[in-house]
Amino acid sequence: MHFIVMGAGAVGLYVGGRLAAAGEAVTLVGRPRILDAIARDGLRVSDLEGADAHVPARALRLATALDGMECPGDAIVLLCVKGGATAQAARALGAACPPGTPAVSLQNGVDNVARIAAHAPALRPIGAMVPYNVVLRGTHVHRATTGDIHLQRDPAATAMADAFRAAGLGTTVVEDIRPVQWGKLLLNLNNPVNALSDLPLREELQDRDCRTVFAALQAEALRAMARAGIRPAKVAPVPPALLPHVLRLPDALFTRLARRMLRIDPAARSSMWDDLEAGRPTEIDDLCGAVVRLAAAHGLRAPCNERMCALLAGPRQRLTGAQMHEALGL
Ligand SMILES: NC(=O)C1=CN([C@@H]2O[C@H](COP(=O)(O)OP(=O)(O)OC[C@H]3O[C@@H](n4cnc5c(N)ncnc54)[C@H](OP(=O)(O)O)[C@@H]3O)[C@@H](O)[C@H]2O)C=CC1
Ligand SMILES: CC(C)(CO)C(=O)C(=O)O
Repeated sequence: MHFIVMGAGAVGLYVGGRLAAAGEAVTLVGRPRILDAIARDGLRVSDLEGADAHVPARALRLATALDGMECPGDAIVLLCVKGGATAQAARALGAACPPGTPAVSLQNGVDNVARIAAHAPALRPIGAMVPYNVVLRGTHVHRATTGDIHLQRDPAATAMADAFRAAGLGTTVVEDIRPVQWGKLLLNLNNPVNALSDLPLREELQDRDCRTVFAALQAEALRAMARAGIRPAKVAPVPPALLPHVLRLPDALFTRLARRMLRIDPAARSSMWDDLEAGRPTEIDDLCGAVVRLAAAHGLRAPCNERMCALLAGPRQRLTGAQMHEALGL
C-alpha cells in the first residue's frame, strides 16, 4: 500500500507520520512552508499516551504538487485539506490517480465525500472520521486527545484499517459513516466557540458561558437532525441527546462528570482557532452552515448557528462566553 496524504497539515502529518514510522510508504503533498522544514529536520510524531517517534525525511516522499507525480496502482489517498480546499484537491487527485483509487476523507463536516465524487468522479471516495485533536508546531505533530479513527466499510477499508492499527492508529470500521460524521459535527460546533474565545480547549470547556453557547448550537443541530431523521452516533462519552444538558451543568458538576471529555492536552485548541490565527478561511460553513442548511431543508431555523456563521465571516474577534451570549441573542 502507498499512502498519499493530500494536505500535509495537522491531521495529515499525524496520520501520515505514524504510518511512515511503521514502515508504510507515504507521500506528503503540502505547502513548501511546511515541507521544507520537514525535508531539513524530519517529522516528530507524538501522542497523549507517550508515544514519540522521529521520522527522518528520507522515510517520506515530499511533494508540493501532484503534477507529473507517478501515482502507484496501489495508492490510497488520505484527503486532509480543509473543506474549502476539497474541490481543488479532488480535481488534482482525479487527474493524477488511476480510476478507482480510494480517497479517504479524514476531514470534519458531512459534505466532503460528495465533493470528492462531484470533482473527481473516477476516484472511490470513502468517508471517515477523526475524533481527536492534533496540534502542529513546526515539524512536530502531537495527538492531544483520544479516540479511534472511524472508516466507512469498503473493500479497501479492511487492509487499510490493519495498516492503521499496526501503526498505532486506533481504527474502527463502520457500516455507515454518515451518523458518525453527524455525531462528530455536534462536537465540532465547539470549534467557533473555541476560536472566538481565544482559549485552549480545556480552559474554554471549563467556562460555563462558553459551554452554554456550545450547547445552544448543539440543541439547534439536534432538533434539525431529529426532523431530518438523522440519528447521530455517540462520538463523545455522553450520548448525543444528553450533550447540551451536560454542557449546561454548573462548573463543579461538569468537571466531575466530564472528566474523560476534559482529558485534553493543555495546549490544544480547535482547528478553527488555527485558521483564525493564520488569517485563513475557516470551516464555519461546513459546521454551523451545515446545521442551518439542514434546518432550512426541513422547515426549521437555526438562528444561533446562523449568527455564528455571521460572526466568523467578519473580522477576527476575541469574545468572552458572556459576549458570545449577547452576540447570539441568548
Ligand atoms: N486539526 C485537528 O485537530 C483536526 C482537524 N480535523 C479536520 O481535518 C481536516 C484537516 O484539518 P487540519 O489538519 O487541521 O488542516 P491544516 O490546515 O493544518 O492542513 C491542511 C494543509 O493542506 C494544505 N493544502 C490545502 N490544499 C492543498 C493542495 N491542493 N495541495 C497541497 N496542500 C494543500 C493547506 O495549506 P494552506 O493552508 O496553504 O491552504 C494546509 O497546510 C479538516 O477538515 C479539519 O476540520 C479533524 C480532527 C481534528
Ligand atoms: C477534535 C476537535 C473536535 C477539537 O479539537 C476537532 O475536530 C477540531 O479541532 O477540528
